[in-house]
Amino acid sequence: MALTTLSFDNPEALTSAFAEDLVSILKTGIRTRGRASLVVSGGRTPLALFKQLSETNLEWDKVDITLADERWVDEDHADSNTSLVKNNLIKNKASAARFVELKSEPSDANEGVNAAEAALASMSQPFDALILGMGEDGHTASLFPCSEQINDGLDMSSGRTCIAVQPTTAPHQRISLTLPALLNSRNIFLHLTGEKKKHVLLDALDNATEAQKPITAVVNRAPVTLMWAP
Ligand SMILES: O=C1O[C@H](COP(=O)(O)O)[C@@H](O)[C@H](O)[C@H]1O
Repeated sequence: MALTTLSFDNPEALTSAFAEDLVSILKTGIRTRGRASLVVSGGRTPLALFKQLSETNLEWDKVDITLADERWVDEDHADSNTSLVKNNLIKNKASAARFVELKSEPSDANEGVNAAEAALASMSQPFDALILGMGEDGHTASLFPCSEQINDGLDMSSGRTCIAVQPTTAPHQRISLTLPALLNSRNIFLHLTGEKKKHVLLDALDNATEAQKPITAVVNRAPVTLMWAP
């Protein structure tokens, strides 16, 4: 396990240092490979980071952005991660970035998996940067410990990059990158705020199986930088 923890005094300091790191990584991707790829998470934690990034100078027209997971809801739904990214990240200076959507038309996420995998395949991989979040149940992306699909999502030899997931302890059917797809990243960050989530993470790493706390499956397999503030 290789977890590097960067702790900041407050969320503002975390946001500013994190945005700087990400821009530097994306610039390297653009300089080296012509385009850069960024995978972000949804939920509430990344909001301030998205806003800061959106106001940062970068050749955004050379950046592809996607989500680590999406709730299978329409874009005008309050829980849509797609609208969260469009309204907070892909705007201002970052409005020229290309957004690669996981969500498509079918009413069942299982029917949208192939289209999501095809969309993802259009991005430069390994991804330059992956920003993961974590729920208090230890889920990351939408790899939910409560779901019937958890072992398929964690299967390193499935050959799949996306999976449909039905959580039982959280709303909405989801689509998620699988563990091997998440790990196909040059730089993996875990973005957490608050004592409670830090405790959940450290406890999970000591005491839980990967299916019980899926975030551990990432940390067990790749170098991860924890970006944390109280
Ligand atoms: O449902 C989700 O939850 C996690 C954590 O969200 P947060 O609001 O506690 O930051 C998020 O990383 C994931 O993308 C999202 O779909």
